[in-house]
Amino acid sequence: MTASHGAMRRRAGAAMAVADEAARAAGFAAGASPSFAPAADMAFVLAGADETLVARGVLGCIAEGPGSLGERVRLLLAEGEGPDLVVGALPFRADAPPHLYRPAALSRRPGLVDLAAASPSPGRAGTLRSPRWQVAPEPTLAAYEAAVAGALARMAQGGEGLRKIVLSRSLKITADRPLDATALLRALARDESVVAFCVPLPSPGAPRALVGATPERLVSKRGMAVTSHPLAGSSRRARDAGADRAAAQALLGSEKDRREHREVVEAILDQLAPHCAELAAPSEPELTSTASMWHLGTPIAGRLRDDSLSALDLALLLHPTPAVCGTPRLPAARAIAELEGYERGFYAGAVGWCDASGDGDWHVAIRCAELAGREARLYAGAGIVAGSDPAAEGEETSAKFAALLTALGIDEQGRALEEETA
Ligand SMILES: C=C(O[C@H]1C=CC=C(C(=O)O)[C@@H]1O)C(=O)O
Repeated sequence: MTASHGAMRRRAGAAMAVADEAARAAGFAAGASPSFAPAADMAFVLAGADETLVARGVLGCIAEGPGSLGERVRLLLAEGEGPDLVVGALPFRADAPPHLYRPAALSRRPGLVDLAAASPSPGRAGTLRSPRWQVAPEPTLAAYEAAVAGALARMAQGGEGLRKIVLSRSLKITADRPLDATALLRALARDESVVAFCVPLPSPGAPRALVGATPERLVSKRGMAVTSHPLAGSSRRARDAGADRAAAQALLGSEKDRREHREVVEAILDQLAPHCAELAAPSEPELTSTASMWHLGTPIAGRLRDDSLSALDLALLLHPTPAVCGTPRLPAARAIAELEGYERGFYAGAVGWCDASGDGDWHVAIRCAELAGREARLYAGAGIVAGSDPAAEGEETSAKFAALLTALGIDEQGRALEEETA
């Protein structure tokens, strides 16, 4: 059984283009005082095959304070005129503050819209070209492989019942001119199998943005219908058609990858079950692909028992799934903090929106980079289970960097790629 997104698409189409001119004119002055202001030309964008959502400006931010996050969202949406939704990002760590705000203007159109028209700065054709790039792996590939070996040793000891730990590494990339988030977003959106996203982030200095192209849906809610599409288990795609098919079949037949995948599906079903009157997922994973990767995926669909949980509540319930953290969740999160050695920030969190009726979409924030000035920090992770091989997991993270590196027009050493891109 697969979830049908047809009805969602129709509703999104009807709800399109809510660009409120009054709110646009009022800009940052309207509503609650914002605690952050994105660069004037930077919008929140979610662009995928179902819908292109572009949100500009800030009417108010969800601040720290009493009450649950859901209550604070409801209060903000009840204030004054403006789009009736919040957009933003949830960080990987549950104890770090989410970044959610009510935009001043909103446009929603069905399907993947040409971002040259929908993007924040159509007049300023941004570039990703840089004559020189520096790429610094942090940690090095060797240190990452040692961390994977450390994760395998922890799981083999059997303490805390650890069965899966998702370990990531990052690449710090420096161009010789400021990087254009919009140009990167456009390049990423060429792959129609992903949801390309740009989230302006709070920043005391130069504008920061989280830009990426995720293939994984954490959760969607439309009325009482809830869907999720977890991915786990991966293989790099091959240029040659025969080799590509062989890579896909090998992934589908891999006991290790199926086990790694099953951890995610079971965790999501376990979390959703108490809240659902109906809930179903196929017993076998399916192959799903992006331009550069094969994954194992499982479509999950359910009907909620009641309307008390919003899409944001559901995202907070499910996040972090074992696709980005591990099982059991808390010991896996502790192992990640100890073995990775850096803060993930919004990488492996979630990006999305939630409206006043509780409907919304949240996507897992993977295949992404944090951009600030001339620097981009790229992230890629891999699920480690008994039977994982450190070198193979390192190569898997390299394969996952490919989407962003190709969009930037470089390889993992910072050498310019010959064609397409940027
Ligand atoms: C954590 C990432 O991918 C997750 C999603 C799909 C497949 C995954 C895997 O096969 O390990 C990861 O769980 C990432 O891309 O950084």
